[in-house]
Amino acid sequence: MRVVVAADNAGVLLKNEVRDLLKTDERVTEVIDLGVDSPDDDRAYPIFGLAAAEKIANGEADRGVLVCGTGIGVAISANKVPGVRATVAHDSYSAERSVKSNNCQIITFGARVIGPELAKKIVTEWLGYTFDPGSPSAAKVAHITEYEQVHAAS
Ligand SMILES: O=C(CO)[C@H](O)COP(=O)(O)O
Repeated sequence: MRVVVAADNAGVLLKNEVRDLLKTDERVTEVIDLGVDSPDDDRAYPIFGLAAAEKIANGEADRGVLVCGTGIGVAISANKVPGVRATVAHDSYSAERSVKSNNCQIITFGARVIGPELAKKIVTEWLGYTFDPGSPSAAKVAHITEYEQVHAAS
């Protein structure tokens, strides 16, 4: 599994902790770090939410972990990229359902909301979940995809 990570300056320290964890996980074949690299880099969160989502959409990554202050801004940004589903999930159950119910490729965290140990525990669990395309949830997710396709910008 190839995992893209990114954060703004509010999320960089948590992003780096998650990135280092991912590098030790045998299920992860590649970690793509889009930055920021330092809290001094004040580029805004949409740059990173969109860039990471593009990696998923174009097939360069399978999953993403994004961090900002709340996790909300990077999630909103990532969800603007067609085909990408991203959500904040600060608890185990939401993280599980984000994959099993919603087929989300991206999980986001707020570094001002969640501590590193809980975030890393959730990421470790989240890597183990897969979406079942034969499940009753599949038609619900397909409804979203159909909307995107009908309303795609030409
Ligand atoms: O949390 C953020 C966006 O959701 C970001 O890290 C900070 O954004 P701001 O509150 O607009 O500065």
